Amino acid sequence: MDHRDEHFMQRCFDLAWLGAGSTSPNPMVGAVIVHEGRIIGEGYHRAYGEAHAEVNAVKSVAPADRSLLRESTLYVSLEPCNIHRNTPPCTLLILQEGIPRVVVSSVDQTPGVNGSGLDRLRKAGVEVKTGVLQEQGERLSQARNTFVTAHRPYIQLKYAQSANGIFAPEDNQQLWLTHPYTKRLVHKWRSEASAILVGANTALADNPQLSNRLYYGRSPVRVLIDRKGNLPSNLRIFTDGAPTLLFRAQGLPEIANLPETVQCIEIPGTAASIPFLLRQLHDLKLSTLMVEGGIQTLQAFIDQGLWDEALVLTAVSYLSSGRRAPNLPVGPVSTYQLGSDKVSLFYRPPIR
Ligand SMILES: NC(=O)C1=CN([C@@H]2O[C@H](COP(=O)(O)OP(=O)(O)OC[C@H]3O[C@@H](n4cnc5c(N)ncnc54)[C@H](OP(=O)(O)O)[C@@H]3O)[C@@H](O)[C@H]2O)C=CC1
Ligand SMILES: Nc1c(N[C@@H]2O[C@H](COP(=O)(O)O)[C@@H](O)[C@H]2O)[nH]c(=O)[nH]c1=O
Ligand SMILES: [Zn+2]
Repeated sequence: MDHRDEHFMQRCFDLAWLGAGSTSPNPMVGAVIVHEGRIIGEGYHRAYGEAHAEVNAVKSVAPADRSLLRESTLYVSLEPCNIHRNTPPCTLLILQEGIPRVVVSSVDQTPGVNGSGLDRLRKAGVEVKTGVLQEQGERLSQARNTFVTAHRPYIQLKYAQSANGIFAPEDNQQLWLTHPYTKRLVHKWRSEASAILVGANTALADNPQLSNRLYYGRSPVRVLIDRKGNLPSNLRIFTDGAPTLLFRAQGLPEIANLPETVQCIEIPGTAASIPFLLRQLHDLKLSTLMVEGGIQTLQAFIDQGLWDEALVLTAVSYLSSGRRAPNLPVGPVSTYQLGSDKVSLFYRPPIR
């Protein structure tokens, strides 16, 4: 094991995460260029449609170091692209610059790339090493890979519970359980999601905004399921001027004076609402979806195996009664303390 490769790959990951919230539906990617143990260039994919990490890394090399590119190693968290979309292929740049060695963490599952970028480099005589810190590298492109292979957004379930697993009071009122620090963290997560969904009862009980107002960056597009069309039109989600997608059953009466920011989408009579909704979000290029509740909605995603990770906030308080949190079929992969809350991460077990 060459620990230097791991060391520089870790730097690629750190750079890649700086693009969180602005690259989707592209993956987050970081790159560094190393000459005899010294970093001479580094870059990351900053935003969808803009230059790729490799291009920014090459651009950052000082004029005095440019001649060293022909003796350097390019580390990149994702296989270099080999197709011309918003930008020219990075494989071409690597060959033009004469970079002799490329070290990659994980393969880009995008149709048309999927190993062909590595093949092209190898065929041209570049020394290619892949699979360095692969599991960590795949986390950076998991949303992208889900989007291009399963044709649906990457789904994050997010919810709060009391220390003894209570999710909401019996009477379906809003109950705030978590610490203000975690509220800010949730708003950061929201800034990284393309869309955010709640069920009809939550929209009514909480009248939420579902924005990232305590953080910076984009707020996600709100998504609401109201099959029966019962929700009042004065909810914030309809009136506050930010975009909302409203999924309703076919044939309901039109909602009077609905603002232009609310787009109604009819669920065809025979369609299962969640798969239909996910397909629509995919077609709108919304590549990550945060599902914030309530219980029925979260449990429906879990029961249908339509989730990828769950972010669960456990508060310090015990509640003597109330509705229990949804059942996840696995234990957490990690838990840490934030303020008085515990923040746990779960991954869906692989489907056999
Ligand atoms: N602790 C936490 O983190 C959170 C707590 N809450 C709390 O949860 C409570 C609300 O939860 P809950 O009553 O379970 O309601 P939900 O918010 O989950 O809404 C349920 C409704 O969603 C609609 N729906 C649409 N598609 C589906 C589907 N495939 N499966 C299930 N429902 C679907 C149904 O309405 P229809 O048939 O009309 O379409 C259903 O009645 C509130 O008290 C709220 O404050 C909410 C969010 C987070
Ligand atoms: N009760 C509860 C949460 N509830 C979630 O937050 C939403 C309110 O969003 P907003 O209006 O943007 O502040 C609400 O509809 C529900 O999805 N979240 C938490 O982090 N902790 C909590 O204890
Ligand atoms: Zn590229």
